[in-house]
Amino acid sequence: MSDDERRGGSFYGRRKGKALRAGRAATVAGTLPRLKLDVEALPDALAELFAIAVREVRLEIGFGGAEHLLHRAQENPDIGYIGVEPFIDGLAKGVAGVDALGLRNVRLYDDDATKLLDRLPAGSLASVDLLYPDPWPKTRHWKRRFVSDENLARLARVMTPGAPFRFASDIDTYVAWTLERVRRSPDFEWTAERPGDWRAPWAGWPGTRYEAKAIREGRRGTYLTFRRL
Ligand SMILES: C[S@@+](CC[C@H](N)C(=O)[O-])C[C@H]1O[C@@H](n2cnc3c(N)ncnc32)[C@H](O)[C@@H]1O
Repeated sequence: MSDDERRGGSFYGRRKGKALRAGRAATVAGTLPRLKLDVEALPDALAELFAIAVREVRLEIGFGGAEHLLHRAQENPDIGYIGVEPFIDGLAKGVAGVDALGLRNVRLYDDDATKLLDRLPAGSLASVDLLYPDPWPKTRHWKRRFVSDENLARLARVMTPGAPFRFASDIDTYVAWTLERVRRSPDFEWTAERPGDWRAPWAGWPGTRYEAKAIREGRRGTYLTFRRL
């Protein structure tokens, strides 16, 4: 059993892949300290995390190659985005993207999202995106999935009433797993009214690297939008 499993964390993947190339490593070393969140010193008003005025703060958990995070941050310069990614190669892409695009409305966290969720002020997030979380398709690994009763309760605590929680997956058993847990949660409801609501991605959807791979391999995404009650 890993340390994280013992601590009840939700990160079971790799932290490190191949060594970053020199230029990327230098960008990370130069820019990450300015972007990285210190969970021990979070302000009560999360907007204060950003050097510019933001009207609300959104969270993306496990941003991978940061395609979606960077796209949304560019699209909405007056909204603050917190992106979480413990895998250093993904984190480096996020840092490099923020640097190259000159974004001032993004902050990053490089560890298990549950550690951040437990430190965020109650009711501080206007939305949470969990896009293609690690699927853990083998039955014996299902308990590692990010969506759990405990993590739904963690999300509920930090979201404002009415805030959307968006979830995408290409794995049918994970979609069913998530719907089952949301159905028994007192804090969320599924907003779908017609099949198009879960078959089509959200407006302005840029796609993600993981999704593109899933589509190449013949799978399709399911897009679930839940509302914090
Ligand atoms: C399958 S990838 C998808 C990445 C990206 N969202 C996409 O669609 O391309 C899942 C990502 O979640 C990250 N992850 C896994 N457990 C996590 C946790 N507990 N907290 C934050 N991120 C996590 C992994 O490092 C990985 O990059």
